[in-house]
Amino acid sequence: MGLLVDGTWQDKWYDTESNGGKFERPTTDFRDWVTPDGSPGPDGRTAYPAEAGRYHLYVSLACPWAHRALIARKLKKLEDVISVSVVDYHMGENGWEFSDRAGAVPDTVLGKDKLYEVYQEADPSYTGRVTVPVLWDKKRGTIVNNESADLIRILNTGFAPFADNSVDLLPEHLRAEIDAINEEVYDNVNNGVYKAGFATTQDAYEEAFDNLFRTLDGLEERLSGQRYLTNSNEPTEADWRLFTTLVRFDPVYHGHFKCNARQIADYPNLFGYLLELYQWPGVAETVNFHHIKGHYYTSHGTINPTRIVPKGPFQDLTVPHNRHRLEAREAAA
Ligand SMILES: N[C@@H](CCC(=O)N[C@@H](CS)C(=O)NCC(=O)O)C(=O)O
Repeated sequence: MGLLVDGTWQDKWYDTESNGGKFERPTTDFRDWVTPDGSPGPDGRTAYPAEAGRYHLYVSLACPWAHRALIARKLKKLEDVISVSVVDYHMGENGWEFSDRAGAVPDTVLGKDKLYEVYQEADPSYTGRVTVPVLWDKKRGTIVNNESADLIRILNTGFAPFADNSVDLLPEHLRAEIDAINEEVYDNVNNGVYKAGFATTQDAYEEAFDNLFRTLDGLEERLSGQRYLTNSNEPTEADWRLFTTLVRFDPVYHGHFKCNARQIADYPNLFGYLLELYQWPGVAETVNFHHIKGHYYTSHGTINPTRIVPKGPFQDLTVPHNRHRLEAREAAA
């Protein structure tokens, strides 16, 4: 794993030393938008028009951030509109690479072997990490956006002429609530597990661990009284953003990232909620445990030098979730 510096690949792990052993996720660089007619995006961001076949998504099935974008594409029924490449699950000295391993899909757009070559194509002097997900514009030959939080929103409304608009992942009247939940869940859960796992001092690890389980305990409490995270009849982006971490938790974060106060399976409400979201039409097809476990356990040599992938846990996410008993608050009102 590494990064591009002035367009040249360098094999480097994250720097935690300059920051008291704490892992800090770098910010992303490509932040343009797609709108139905190319009119500017939120906050006046430059946008390009939605077109079928014009845009391509580069993802990893292992990555919780890329998974968000894949779920949004699935729920908005944009699979025939936006094509996809899936990188190999192993992230080694060349970063993400394409392969013909089961579940991987080669780079059908540019024919590259490595994801960093896609970034070089977008900007030959790019400096920064080479991350998934990436939304590529085939027409202009560059990256539109590589920030998953943006991509969920781009997919929710940007492709409206082609999308299933009966699904709204960000209902306007819930936006403030969703933004507040996202912030807490991002800091303490989505990124929290990485802060625990990539910490290089005991204090940094314990701080992340405590914030993570305090937040999970709070979410368990919230989900004991309502079906989803917000006052909605259906899951919103806040739920899908939590889901991609929850589904990786017991197989990976509990052991590999030392997030082991409890498993999600120990939380009756969070686990039922995880089951329901996993069983949501189309979603299980976006979950690949072989890529998920294979990635984390073989790619982080500093954490798991033997690269042995644990066999367990043996979870069945298809059992009844029993969440029907909780009326969505909106429906009950
Ligand atoms: N802010 C980005 C973060 C994406 C991200 O960090 N992806 C990871 C995979 S889980 C990655 O590609 N890491 C490669 C690296 O940091 O070198 C987003 O949410 O889209």
